[in-house]
Amino acid sequence: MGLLSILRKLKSTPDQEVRILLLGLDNAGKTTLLKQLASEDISHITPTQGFNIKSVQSQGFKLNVWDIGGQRKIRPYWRNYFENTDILIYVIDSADRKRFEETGQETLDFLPLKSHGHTPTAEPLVVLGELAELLDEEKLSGVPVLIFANKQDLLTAAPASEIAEGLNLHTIRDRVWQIQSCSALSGEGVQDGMNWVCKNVSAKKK
Ligand SMILES: Nc1nc2c(ncn2[C@@H]2O[C@H](COP(=O)(O)OP(=O)(O)OP(=O)(O)O)[C@@H](O)[C@H]2O)c(=O)[nH]1
Ligand SMILES: [Mg+2]
Repeated sequence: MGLLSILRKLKSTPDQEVRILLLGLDNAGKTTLLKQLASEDISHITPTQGFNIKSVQSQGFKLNVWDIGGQRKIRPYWRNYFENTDILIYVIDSADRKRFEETGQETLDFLPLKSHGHTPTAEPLVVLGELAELLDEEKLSGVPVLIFANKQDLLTAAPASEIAEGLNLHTIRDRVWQIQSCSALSGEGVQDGMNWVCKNVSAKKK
């Protein structure tokens, strides 16, 4: 093949672009996951104040991954990134049980603090609430969702099955979904999750 025909061939089969939105609470491990995907150094990551975007080539796709800061004061801006999302990835710190487990009556004591703009140390079921709101968003309707049960390298991490039950994932019927255990730190499970992403992009876009 001559150079020109090679160039033409390359040009005729560009990677299909996929817009992936990476959401989850502060400290969940989104940026660590993003850098792990891009094979970058993960040893000096600070909380994200705005957003990061990286493009990763995978299985004939150009995955444009948007990582948005998850701090409480930044969450209202998530909505600005919903448009044209192909896949939603929601990252959970599986060891941060106080944010997704029902711990009983005493957690109600923390609720009044919220109205004073104070960050309570416990946010009972905040993950459940945030995820439910996301799945209700019109701009994200039908968008496949992958939940990463991250930080599985920690001994205190809840297993994915427990998280799935706590979040009532089995009640999701309006889209395909998957929960995947992983450690963004070691990389374990990350590729399995991305394989699911590529499989479900093809189902939707091709
Ligand atoms: N043990 C362990 N720690 C992790 C893992 N993933 C991330 N971390 C740590 O968790 C902390 C928060 O990680 P980030 O990637 O900054 O979390 P984030 O979700 O981007 O946080 P925001 O930018 O504030 O929304 C860092 O100290 C990471 O090293 C993991 O799989 N295992
Ligand atoms: Mg971050």
